[in-house]
Amino acid sequence: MAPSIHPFIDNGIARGDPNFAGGSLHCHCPSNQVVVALKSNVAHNHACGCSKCWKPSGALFSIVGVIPRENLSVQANESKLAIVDSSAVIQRYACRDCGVHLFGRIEKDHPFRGLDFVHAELSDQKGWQEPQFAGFVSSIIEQGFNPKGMDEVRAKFKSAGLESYDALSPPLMDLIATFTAQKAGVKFANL
Ligand SMILES: N[C@@H](CCC(=O)N[C@@H](CS)C(=O)NCC(=O)O)C(=O)O
Ligand SMILES: [Zn+2]
Ligand SMILES: [Zn+2]
Repeated sequence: MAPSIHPFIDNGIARGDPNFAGGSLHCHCPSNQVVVALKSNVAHNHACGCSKCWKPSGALFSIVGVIPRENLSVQANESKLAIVDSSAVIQRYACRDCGVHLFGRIEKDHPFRGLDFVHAELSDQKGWQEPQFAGFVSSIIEQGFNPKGMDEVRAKFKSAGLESYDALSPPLMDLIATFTAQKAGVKFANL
């Protein structure tokens, strides 16, 4: 049987609504759920194969997007949240009881500081931006995926209309490199 990339990609990608204004996310606890309100849609939504991003059970990839941190607020059961790995760049806040990651936040100086990382699938609403690309694809091997199956994984993304990258998409990698260059005082050559 073909591996499950993620239920939102395996069964065909549902387009988001460009006018969607946000909604709420909740964890998987049967009661006393952690609830997070998002005041806008997500951007740069993508499949991530890294070992750190939360994935639903049985899925090889996470689907994660970003939202300005001022558009995110915890509405209920905040006391159940704990940082998964405080040494990581992205501080991922997970529910202690069910393990779901409600949001990830960058506090250190970083090109993505000010953006929170969220999983729109934790919402019951429809209209969230659909995944735009697949990142950190080769990272699934580090979690035990057989390297021989990688062609099939990349072919699945292709047939869903998504490009596969082994880091982030070129525009996001350019943004990171621009930030790094500017911090180092690099002067860009004229074209
Ligand atoms: N190969 C590594 C890649 C981890 C990684 O660099 N993840 C990316 C995409 S989420 C990142 O930006 N991580 C920053 C962080 O986790 O703090 C893994 O799978 O653990
Ligand atoms: Zn929970
Ligand atoms: Zn990731």
